[in-house]
Amino acid sequence: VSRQLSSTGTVVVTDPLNFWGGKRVKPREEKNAEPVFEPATGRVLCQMIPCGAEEVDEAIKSAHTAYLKWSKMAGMERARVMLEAARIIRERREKIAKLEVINNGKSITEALVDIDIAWQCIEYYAGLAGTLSGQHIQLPGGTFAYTRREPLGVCVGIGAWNYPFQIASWKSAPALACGNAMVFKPSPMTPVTAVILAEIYKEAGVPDGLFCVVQGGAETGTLLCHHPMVAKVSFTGSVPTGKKVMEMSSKGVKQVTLELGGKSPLIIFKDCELENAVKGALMANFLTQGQVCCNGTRVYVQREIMPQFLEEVVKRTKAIPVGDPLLDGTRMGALISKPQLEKVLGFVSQAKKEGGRVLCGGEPFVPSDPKLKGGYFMSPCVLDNCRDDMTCVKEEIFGPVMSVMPFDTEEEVIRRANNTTFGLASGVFTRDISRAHRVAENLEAGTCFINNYNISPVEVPFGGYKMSGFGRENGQVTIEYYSQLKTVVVEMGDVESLF
Ligand SMILES: NC(=O)c1ccc[n+]([C@@H]2O[C@H](COP(=O)([O-])OP(=O)(O)OC[C@H]3O[C@@H](n4cnc5c(N)ncnc54)[C@H](O)[C@@H]3O)[C@@H](O)[C@H]2O)c1
Ligand SMILES: C[N+](C)(C)CCCC=O
Repeated sequence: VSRQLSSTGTVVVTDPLNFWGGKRVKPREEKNAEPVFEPATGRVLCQMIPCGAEEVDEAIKSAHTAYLKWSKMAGMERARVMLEAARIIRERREKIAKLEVINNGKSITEALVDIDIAWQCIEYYAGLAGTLSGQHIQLPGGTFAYTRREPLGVCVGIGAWNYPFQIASWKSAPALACGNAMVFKPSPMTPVTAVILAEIYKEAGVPDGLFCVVQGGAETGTLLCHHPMVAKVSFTGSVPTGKKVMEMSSKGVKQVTLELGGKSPLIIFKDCELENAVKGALMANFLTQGQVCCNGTRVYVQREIMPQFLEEVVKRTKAIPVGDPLLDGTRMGALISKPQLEKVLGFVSQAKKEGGRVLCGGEPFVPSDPKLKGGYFMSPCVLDNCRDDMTCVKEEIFGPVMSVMPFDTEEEVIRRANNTTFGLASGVFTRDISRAHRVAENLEAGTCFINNYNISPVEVPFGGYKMSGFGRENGQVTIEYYSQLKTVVVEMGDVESLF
């Protein structure tokens, strides 16, 4: 995308979006093509043409060939290639971020952060690649054993549409660092940027086929999960699809990582630093138009500070600049699709019927720029008067809607916060250090943010409890989810046979 072409409403993507064998691959047949829309304009950006069984097989075989070479390289050799890939991404961050915005609808300010997190992730795992090692275990009589940390083989990554490039990086970086190959399937709604990552890995020097991209939806995903040459599936998406992925993978006893949805609680105590708590609540609800798995959408505020909290949170929410996501001043772009916009607006109507009060937003938003008239925009919404039994408080909305509820005591709010089948994230704002750690210990979630929300350095593990999934992404621990341990036992004496 050249600079002059990369403004909202101008880009059309026609290059093939599949990648294996070290190059972009044209779809075998164009039937079942689906239009992909630019969320900010509603215009068709490209066609997503799903891969069938033969194409999936070709991609997986290409990945396997690359795996045979890559897995034999030393960790330090792999690290060098990965560092080069990270460098190229850093160099092209603006171009990649722009394409991400055009395909996804989020603001350029956020997309640049996403791309930075992506290269940081690759850099981080490059750093770990040279540290992978086993253990030496001394046994009686000079006999000993050692363990080897080995790759799994060809791993599959299946991504959601909210962080397309970042998800591809969060999955491929630890996979490649451990010596695996990966075949990645982006969401059919955001097919455009994963192939750029594939090109960059190739340019950095990975063997042809090491990181492949196949386009498609549920059918292509199913083919990937069932393929006998696949050793592991790492999935990011909704709970219902995650269950299917786990079921399909179980047939081949494949390892699985599931990064699923959430309905996370954010607890604000009266002794908090209120301005930070308000800023935290906005960060917990409005990034990427609220389409974030770990968002803290159930905001529990201690009754005594509710009026001040609401006044400030509403004031700041009304001031969020919504509009052209490629403009530097914009802080909220367009939702991913028309059906998603309608679904989110439906949650707001339902909340009103169930007794919720809309303090601001919750309506379709039409920017003044004529080219954005067909975009999927809405005004960010704060709902007051919410109860735990309301639909907006129980279900994942995946849109810019914050539900606020009062609470009185710590014991009560922890019980209410944990009363959900999800467990992805949580947050607490308080100046009481003991309370902060006590609450963090008692919340049933994979992450607890104390006095902040939604920061995600790549050094820190990320993943869910309960139905929000299992396995982790980021952090050192993820090495364990992309490798296996072999034990080698070495006899130094004679065999003492029982027979
Ligand atoms: N925990 C996380 O890290 C995280 C991150 C982003 C999104 N999410 C969750 O993802 C959801 C939104 O994303 P979505 O709408 O893309 O989710 P989704 O479950 O509809 O789709 C996710 C991916 O799965 C693929 N897929 C669909 N059916 C499949 C099947 N039968 N077999 C294999 N693959 C299949 C899709 O094509 C897509 O690539 C939300 O629930 C959100 O919370 C979680
Ligand atoms: C980078 N965030 C904001 C932590 C989001 C992670 C991916 C979840 O949807």
